[in-house]
Amino acid sequence: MSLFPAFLKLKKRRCLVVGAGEIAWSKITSLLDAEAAVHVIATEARDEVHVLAAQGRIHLELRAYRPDDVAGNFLVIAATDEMAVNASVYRDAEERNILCNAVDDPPNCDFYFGSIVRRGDLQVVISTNGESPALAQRLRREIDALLPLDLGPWLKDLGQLRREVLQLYPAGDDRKRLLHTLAHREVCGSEHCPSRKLAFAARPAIEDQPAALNGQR
Ligand SMILES: C[C@@]1(CC(=O)O)C2=NC(=C\c3[nH]c(c(CCC(=O)O)c3CC(=O)O)Cc3[nH]c(c(CC(=O)O)c3CCC(=O)O)/C=C3\N/C(=C\2)[C@@H](CCC(=O)O)[C@]3(C)CC(=O)O)/[C@H]1CCC(=O)O
Ligand SMILES: NC(=O)c1ccc[n+]([C@@H]2O[C@H](COP(=O)([O-])OP(=O)(O)OC[C@H]3O[C@@H](n4cnc5c(N)ncnc54)[C@H](O)[C@@H]3O)[C@@H](O)[C@H]2O)c1
Repeated sequence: MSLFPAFLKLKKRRCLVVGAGEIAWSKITSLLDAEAAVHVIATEARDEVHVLAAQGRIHLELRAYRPDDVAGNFLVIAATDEMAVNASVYRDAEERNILCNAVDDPPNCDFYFGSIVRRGDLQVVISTNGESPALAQRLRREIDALLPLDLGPWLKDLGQLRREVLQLYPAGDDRKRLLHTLAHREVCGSEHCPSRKLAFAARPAIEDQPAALNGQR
């Protein structure tokens, strides 16, 4: 069975993490990166988790997990050090059709975490479908060493330039070719950026411009 690859928008979605130790911490921070509304339930929490709670960035309840805790969540992560607790979190979520990952426990996962190389909005995520997390980690290191460190800011500028091109040029092969050309070039935010000049050199006449907004590829 192959896994369905997708990137979730979790902004403001209520997500529950059960457990507040080392593994839970890494899940909590990646949920916060996605601007999820993070709720944490754990009998004890490491200091960093207390700090996030004191800053109002997460909602923390220091107590043992109860079956009803999963209700109302979009996503649940079971990251306690008790396999049996993680498994019951999964069962409770499954009953309510809520997606759940019980860490390191494939039968009790609706989705797996990947190994991630990140540069701003660019994420290269590696999954081996659970066959070898060690291989996923090795490939992460190798890809990380290959990708320039400034890809994040470059991608921001490229994205801005692309939006401008989409507004100005009608959909079609010429626009597509231009966007592929730009993806190979240095791009910066400056109005004097050579790529920006290249992009606007062939700007269509004003009367052609409404066609640019017709949404075709
Ligand atoms: C990618 C990463 C993301 C993350 O965890 O956030 C991740 N595991 C990572 C590391 C890692 N995990 C393990 C080792 C020891 C070496 C080894 O066992 O190979 C190492 C490497 C190390 O730590 O050295 C042990 C392990 N992992 C799982 C089992 C259970 C089993 O296989 O049955 C066991 C045995 C436990 C035991 O010993 O009993 C299961 C899962 N681990 C997954 C994800 C999912 C599938 C990912 C995939 O598609 O490959 C899946 C299925 C479920 C899930 O948890 O989502 C993260 C990379 C972080 C990074 O990039 O550095
Ligand atoms: N730490 C690692 O490097 C590592 C690596 C791979 C796998 N794991 C696995 O991941 C799991 C979590 O590891 P960890 O290091 O984060 O553990 P941890 O001991 O640091 O944290 C466990 C957390 O679970 C909470 N907890 C336990 N029972 C609970 C309950 N009934 N209700 C609510 N909260 C409860 C504890 O209060 C604590 O916050 C373990 O199964 C571990 O084997 C850990």
